[in-house]
Amino acid sequence: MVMINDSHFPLFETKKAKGSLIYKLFAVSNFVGIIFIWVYRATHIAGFTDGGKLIWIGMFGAELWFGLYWIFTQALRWNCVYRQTFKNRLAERYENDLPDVDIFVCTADPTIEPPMMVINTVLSVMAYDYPTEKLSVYLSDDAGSDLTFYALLEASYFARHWLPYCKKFKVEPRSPEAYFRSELSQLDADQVKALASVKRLYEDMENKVELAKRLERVSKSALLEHKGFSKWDKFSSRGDHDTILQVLLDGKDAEVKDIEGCRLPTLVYLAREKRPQHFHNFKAGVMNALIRVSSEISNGPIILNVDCDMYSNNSQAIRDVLCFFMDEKKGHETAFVQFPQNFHNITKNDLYGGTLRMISEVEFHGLDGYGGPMYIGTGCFHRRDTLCGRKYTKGFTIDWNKNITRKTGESVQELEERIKGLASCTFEENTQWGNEMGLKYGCPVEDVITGLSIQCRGWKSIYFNPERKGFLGVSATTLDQTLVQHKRWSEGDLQIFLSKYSPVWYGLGRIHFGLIMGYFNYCLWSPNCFATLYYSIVPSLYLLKGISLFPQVSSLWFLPFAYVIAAEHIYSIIEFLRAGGTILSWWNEQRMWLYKRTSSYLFAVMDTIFKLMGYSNSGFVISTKVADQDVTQRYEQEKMEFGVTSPMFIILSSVAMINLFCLFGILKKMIVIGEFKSVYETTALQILLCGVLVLINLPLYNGLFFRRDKGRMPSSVTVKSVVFAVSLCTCFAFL
Ligand SMILES: O=c1ccn([C@@H]2O[C@H](COP(=O)(O)OP(=O)(O)O[C@H]3O[C@H](CO)[C@@H](O)[C@H](O)[C@H]3O)[C@@H](O)[C@H]2O)c(=O)[nH]1
Ligand SMILES: [Mn+2]
Repeated sequence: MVMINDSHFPLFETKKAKGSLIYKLFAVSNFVGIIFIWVYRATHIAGFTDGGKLIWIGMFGAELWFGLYWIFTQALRWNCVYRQTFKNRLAERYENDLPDVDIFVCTADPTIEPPMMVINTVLSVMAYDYPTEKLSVYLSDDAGSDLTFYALLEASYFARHWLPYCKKFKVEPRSPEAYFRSELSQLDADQVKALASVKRLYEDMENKVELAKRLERVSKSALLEHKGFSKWDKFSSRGDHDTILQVLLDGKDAEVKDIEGCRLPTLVYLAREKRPQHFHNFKAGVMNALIRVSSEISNGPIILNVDCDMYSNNSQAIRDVLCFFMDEKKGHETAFVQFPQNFHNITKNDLYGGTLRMISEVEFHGLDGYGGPMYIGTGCFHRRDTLCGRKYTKGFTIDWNKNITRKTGESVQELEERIKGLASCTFEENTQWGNEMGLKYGCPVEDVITGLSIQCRGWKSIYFNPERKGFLGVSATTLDQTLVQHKRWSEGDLQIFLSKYSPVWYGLGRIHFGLIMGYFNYCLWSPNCFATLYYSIVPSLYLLKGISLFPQVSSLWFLPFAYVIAAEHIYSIIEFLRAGGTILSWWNEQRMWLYKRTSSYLFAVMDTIFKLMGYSNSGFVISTKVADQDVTQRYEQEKMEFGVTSPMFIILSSVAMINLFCLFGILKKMIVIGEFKSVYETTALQILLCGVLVLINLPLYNGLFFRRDKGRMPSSVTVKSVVFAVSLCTCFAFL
């Protein structure tokens, strides 16, 4: 008899994108076009007055930047790869030797991150299809809120019913709220009954938590029932309190069981110590405290981190990820597996481009082809030892089952007391934490800089984007929130570019050159503001003066401009539609492209400069995950939400108004004065640019002048931007 040994079959497979030759031909043709544009600018500078020369050089500078940036974007498209896993092989070979997995959920503010949302995320990750005694879930609460603790306590009771329900009926998704919201059809009688009962328990829990939230305190009976609340006795404020560490469920205890008698995962609540005189380093500080505390409780060799709004949407995700880590041939190279950030509250035409569609569906696959995606925080599985600073060494194999052994005879309370110092403010003094160990401090995107340094230590990462999304979170529902979030991201990425860990000097020679170029795309997001602002203001203003900044329609030099503009836009639409978007959402995405570049990025650059000069410290503005009812309603109707007086809006409105005036000016000239033909002949491209800018800003004009609801543009912004635009245009037309 022949024994079939299939252990040489890999646990995962990597495929290259199809049609890459066609793409490369297209890219080359586009590049030729770009070169012609550069040549045109370089050779046509003469014939202007001195002021005119400067404007011309500005155009050249902008086009040089756009062209170079376009080259960087090629790194994200040249070599896309797609991953597939074989979970059945994993089960055949390793079902009894699966490693422990520690899951970190972070929350920081019970008002903008409601406790019900947080515990839904917690429950969804507790319910992974994975041996429960090998799972540990840690909730870090940076607000140290007893309300969040109360909700988690209630969740620990509800889990006893929820986990068996999920497993028995194999349901998806396993966040109760999302599951109840989904369409549930074709259930058999058995399940209908079970569903009704589990739903009733959920609602009981929800009522209790909501009541406590309304009353702003936990009920007396609950306080008495659980000794854990006594840890709040000495609590003075969110920024000044002792470590609160509570093991709510101890998975190592065989007595901790669900209603069917099966073991439960470990569940831990942690509020790290906070003191006014100690800086807490935001989420990076949280993660490092969690790494240390968990190392004494469960010490799982695999760590998953999710933000509190990102529930697990795919109960198989851990098994998928283990296919990458445990693959006999390649597994030892992989430091982390990043899932895309997907969202459950995106409307049909994605007004704010919150899907991040091109990033998730194209660009990260491109990075993956050159050594792996960036680490972007939530939805990422890490090897614990790598995250703690271990270098990559060829041939090193890890013992996945080296479990932690608890001190014999130590009770859970004794354990809590013994290790709570690991989350104290002073623990990291004179250590490498935040530097060579754990997540790096000092950057608003702690994740990206940490991931880069891991890759520079020789590790690979993997981008996994399965059909059924791994995680779903809450995307920003207002324009202001979107712009603020992008400001933080682009600012952080720029700071990395300028830091010691810059992909340029730190990455060179350590990671693939394609990956360095890939990083450029994100690190250089914010400097895009200059070229974009220039391009969206100056050519329009020169229309008013009747001065042409582009080649005439009849000139041969017109061709490269026409080709690059047409080719890039057609390509971008096709790429977008293929990634599952709609035409209208593409159009909305173009608008957000403009808005981010002219506002978020500008402020990011300015703040970075201030920071370099030592004037300011970049913070971390936590994204709101809830909205008022009327805001939500407008979001669902895809009406752009302004509402607040943000300085970013003044810029957006001013640019929009300038273009509107310029377009009026030129139309008047063409129609009233009748210079149609000559104006068209000399300034067709400028009119096109100005016209498109007006067209894309239609929702903004609506918000400035016509809307009456609360989401309209505040009148102070309207006044300021109109005054500014009028004065600029008058100066320009008459001086
Ligand atoms: O002092 C803090 C600040 C934030 N958080 C938590 O960090 C997470 C991310 O914050 P959020 O405001 O939602 O930021 P996003 O911009 O949505 O997050 C993305 O970008 C961040 C880097 O800017 C990463 O840390 C995140 O993982 C990634 O999802 C949330 O769970 C917060 O509760 C803390 O625990 N402590
Ligand atoms: Mn978030």
